[in-house]
Amino acid sequence: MWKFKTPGIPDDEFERAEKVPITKEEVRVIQISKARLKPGQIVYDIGCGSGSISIEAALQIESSGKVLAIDYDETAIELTKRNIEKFGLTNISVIHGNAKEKILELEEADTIFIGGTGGDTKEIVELCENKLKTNGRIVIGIILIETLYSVLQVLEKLQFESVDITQVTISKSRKTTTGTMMLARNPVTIISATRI
Ligand SMILES: C[S@@+](CC[C@H](N)C(=O)[O-])C[C@H]1O[C@@H](n2cnc3c(N)ncnc32)[C@H](O)[C@@H]1O
Repeated sequence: MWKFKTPGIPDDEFERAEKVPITKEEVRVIQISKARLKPGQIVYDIGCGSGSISIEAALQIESSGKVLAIDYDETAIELTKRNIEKFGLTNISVIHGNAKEKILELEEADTIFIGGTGGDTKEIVELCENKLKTNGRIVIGIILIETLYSVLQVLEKLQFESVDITQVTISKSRKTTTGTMMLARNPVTIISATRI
């Protein structure tokens, strides 16, 4: 059982798999902060990957809330399940399948995280607009510039306000034989907005 409620679980606390990318600790902290989670909320984690966002969100919404973690990749689903068990959480349901179809079956959400769309960005963001409660929050983590462009285009046409775009490039230290150098990771853009 993880003993802290504050976000920012170190990456190496999670079970990992080579072909399943994880949202790194510092980026995850920003995403959780942008979501403004409260106890009792219903949260989707679309493209849950390793489940790291689901786990951080589950800790914030406490046992009265529920995370619905969706991924179409079987390895990601197994990994998310292993992490849920490792962190001893009971408020996450794991859903295997394409978010395009699975979202339709879900109850309304207070908050939606999108970590992957597999190229169906427009369709998935539109479905999320339909499922988000008024004043609900959407938080999208973006690596590809094509995805960034699609999200901006689609958000403009939908019922969202207070669109915030934040781009971060995290550098982490590495010891060398002569000192400590900083190594930059790829930039990540985080788009968040509120459903009108
Ligand atoms: C960058 S990873 C997400 C990382 C995750 N936030 C974490 O911390 O581990 C993106 C994930 O989205 C999933 N994905 C992409 N498109 C999807 C879709 N249409 N439906 C369900 N899962 C999808 C991929 O299989 C992948 O596991």
